[in-house]
Amino acid sequence: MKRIEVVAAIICRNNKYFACQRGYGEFKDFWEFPGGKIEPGESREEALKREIREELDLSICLDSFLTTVEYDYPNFHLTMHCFLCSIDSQDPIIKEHENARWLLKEQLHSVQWLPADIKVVETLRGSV
Ligand SMILES: Nc1nc2c([nH]c(=O)n2[C@@H]2O[C@H](COP(=O)(O)OP(=O)(O)OP(=O)(O)O)[C@@H](O)[C@H]2O)c(=O)[nH]1
Repeated sequence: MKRIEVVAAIICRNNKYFACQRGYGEFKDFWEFPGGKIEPGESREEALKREIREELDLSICLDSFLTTVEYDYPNFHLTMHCFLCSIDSQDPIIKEHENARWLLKEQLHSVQWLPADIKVVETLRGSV
């Protein structure tokens, strides 16, 4: 099966986490953490900083590693490395998603996450 390796940023500010809604594709309207595929030659940190710059016009600080999720989608196997990240006073500018929200930990269940993210949300709720 095809494998893809992705990095995702769990951006936290004022006890809220930044969730983004996909605007296209098979999982249009589902929610995810911003991020994307690691390109050849990139470190995880470089890939995540690049993706967040592209998607949200934002510079992030990777504070700590949260978890790596392995998930079998019908067409590929996903390995997703998730990092807790912070930002300064800049606000994200949504460039590629159709919507985004800051969610308190207890609000994380109020949106429909991509299937692979359900475990990440559980880890986040239990860990922070
Ligand atoms: N960024 C991100 N991707 C996730 C999450 N959960 C999850 O299953 N994925 C999957 O991991 C892949 C991420 O790659 P991407 O963001 O570059 O995806 P994409 O479909 O826009 O790729 P494309 O631009 O090459 O078409 C997608 O298949 C996406 O469905 C998540 O929380 N964040």
